[in-house]
Amino acid sequence: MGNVATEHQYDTADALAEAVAAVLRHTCEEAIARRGRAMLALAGGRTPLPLYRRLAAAPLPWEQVLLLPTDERCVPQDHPACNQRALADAFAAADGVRLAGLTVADGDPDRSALAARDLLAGRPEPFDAVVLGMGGDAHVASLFPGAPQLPGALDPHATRDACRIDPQPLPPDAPYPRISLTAARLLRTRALHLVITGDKRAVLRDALASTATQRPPVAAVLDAATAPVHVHWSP
Ligand SMILES: O=C1O[C@H](COP(=O)(O)O)[C@@H](O)[C@H](O)[C@H]1O
Repeated sequence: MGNVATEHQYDTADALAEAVAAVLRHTCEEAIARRGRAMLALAGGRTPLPLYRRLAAAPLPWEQVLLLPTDERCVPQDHPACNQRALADAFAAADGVRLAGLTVADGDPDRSALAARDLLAGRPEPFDAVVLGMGGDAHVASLFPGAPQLPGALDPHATRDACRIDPQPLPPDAPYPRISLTAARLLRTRALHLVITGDKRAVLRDALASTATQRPPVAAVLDAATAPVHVHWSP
């Protein structure tokens, strides 16, 4: 890692959710006190949803908080697999929160990639925090190992903030092209939190120990981080 990650271990997934929600609440409070707004990039998938629901219950001035998904499945925005839709559900209690999406309404991949770049071009400041999940194949955001666009998307000097990713093969549980923030954009943050449970700790350890020329995506991203990195794990 570019800097040393702090590892946090919790006895239960509930304890993890409570602790990470408290950290993100504090992050938002500090950012709002400092410059009147906060911006978080949040992983999709299932693992972080309980922590999002807890964070949404915090008494924050939510209209000053902007949330973006770290990545999106190229599906219509009302589709059950849509990360933006899951975020909207999880943050339903956060009255007034601003939620930006990475895709166009029908999920078309190429038009979504352009729309995501436009969106991010208008928000060049660092994120106050990025929350990453991780797949069993060591992907983070939608930076999938083996995707043809992966080398460009992992380049820490890339000028693109978001790109289309075509996982190969498509993951059976969400078999769609993706829009992902690039590693360069994910790393423009004041803090990076990787939230994992169960067997994924072993996946992370294997990825970090990999000697392959092409580092597994989670390792490539953590390697290049200059902001504080926190790894949160529970059984
Ligand atoms: O497809 C995705 O998968 C990962 C992991 O999801 P989980 O359900 O195993 O927690 C997620 O971090 C990523 O944002 C998402 O789009």
